[in-house]
Amino acid sequence: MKFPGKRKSKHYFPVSNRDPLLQQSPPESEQSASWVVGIDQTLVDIEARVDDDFVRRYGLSLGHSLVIEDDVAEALYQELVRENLITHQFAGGTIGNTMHNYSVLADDRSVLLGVMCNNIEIGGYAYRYLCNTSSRTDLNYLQGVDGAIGRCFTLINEHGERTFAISPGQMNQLHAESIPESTIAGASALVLSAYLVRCKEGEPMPEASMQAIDYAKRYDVPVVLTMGTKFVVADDPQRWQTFLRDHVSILAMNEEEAAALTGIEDPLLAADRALEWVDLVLCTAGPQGLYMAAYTEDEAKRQTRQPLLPGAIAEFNQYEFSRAIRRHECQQPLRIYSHIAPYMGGPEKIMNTNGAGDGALAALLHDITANRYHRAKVPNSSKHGYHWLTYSSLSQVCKYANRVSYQVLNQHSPRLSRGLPEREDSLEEAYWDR
Ligand SMILES: Nc1ncnc2c1ncn2[C@@H]1O[C@H](COP(=O)(O)OP(=O)(O)OP(=O)(O)O)[C@@H](O)[C@H]1O
Ligand SMILES: O=c1[nH]cnc2c1ncn2[C@@H]1O[C@H](CO)[C@@H](O)[C@H]1O
Repeated sequence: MKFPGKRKSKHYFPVSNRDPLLQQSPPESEQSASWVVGIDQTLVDIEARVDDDFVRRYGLSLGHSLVIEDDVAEALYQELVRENLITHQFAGGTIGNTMHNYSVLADDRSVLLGVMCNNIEIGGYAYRYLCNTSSRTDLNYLQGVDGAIGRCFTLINEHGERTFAISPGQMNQLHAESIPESTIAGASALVLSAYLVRCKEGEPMPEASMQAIDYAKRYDVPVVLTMGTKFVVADDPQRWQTFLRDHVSILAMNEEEAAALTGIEDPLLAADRALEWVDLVLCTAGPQGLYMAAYTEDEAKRQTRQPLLPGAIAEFNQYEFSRAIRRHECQQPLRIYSHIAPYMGGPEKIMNTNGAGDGALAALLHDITANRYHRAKVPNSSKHGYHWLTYSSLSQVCKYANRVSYQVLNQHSPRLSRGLPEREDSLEEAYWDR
């Protein structure tokens, strides 16, 4: 486990330190002590540069993800090939990206559940998917299917905005029997997306996801849900609110999804509303940066040393230096909030906004898993006086998430090609001055 940012703080324990006291902890075993599990619809992203007219002609919706029928997919694909518009082909899928990015950041194990072709052809989509996934992502639990994985046509316009057209193949054929109970039981988090319910009648993916949620609840593993697209939410916001209240601990969304879910345009107020259902909210807001909202233990709250921010909730970041805790672990729950503007004001030129939100979630998962790792290694540390959810304060997690989003905006693929530079590992204040 690589920690999320080197800390000057006394609590960080350097892995290479030769201090004899620290040597008492047993050596790292091959098998990781902490990991995250995610379920995804296995998809390869086929990226092409198109104009907005192309998007309209195929009945798609700018900036969103829609499922298309096979004949439409074929016509669309043929036009892309004929006009020579395809620029890149990557492994994709919102949770696949998040697991990969987590593994790259933490240099540690994530487990991906989903389907994979039984017969893999060199150079084919399935082959590309496997080649473009981190070797730290455990693919041993994928379920074989006879047929193709899904294709996600990722259509980028001149402003770098992306629209998805999904040709599903066999991506929704994951069965409940393929969900490994013990892998979920030992995980730091189970990560799902709202896309998983977007299936045809009778497809097993929703049932497989519910099976995973049941296991997670049985072992008190936090369930993380990323919203994916506002259309899935807008179909039935009431149903999603109930789903969140009944099953989800951590919610990740962007401001459009937040508005569809809560009916509230202001991302801070929408995140605050969502705290009625979940323990922690990450709400990205494109060029506005991102917000987080969570609970802390009132007795252990910490005042920020940064300027108090105006907003729909006055001075909302007052306790952003506090760590997050799940509501049911609190004696006296207190709501805390934080916001951060885009790192360095955003890249000079955005290559592609695809996956910036997935990147932010991977950073949050890294912080949560590092906390669990630290608790397992140093259970009597003063850092674990309470049963915290995050290793870092809400403020620090915001910075880290934002930094990772920046990295994704700066490259083509939604999957990080490498971890953050070592020199930048410190997320101390000075680092944030341009
Ligand atoms: N135009 C921009 N300028 C500066 N930063 C940006 C811009 N767009 C996104 N970001 C950064 O990326 C983060 C995530 O962006 P965004 O809200 O677009 O995610 P998203 O819509 O969930 O993305 P995806 O669904 O593709 O993963 C933001 O919090 C911000 O830090
Ligand atoms: O329906 C879907 N299911 C799963 N993943 C999807 C779907 N639509 C788009 N993406 C994925 O979202 C990533 C960026 O956040 C893209 O890599 C794309 O593959």
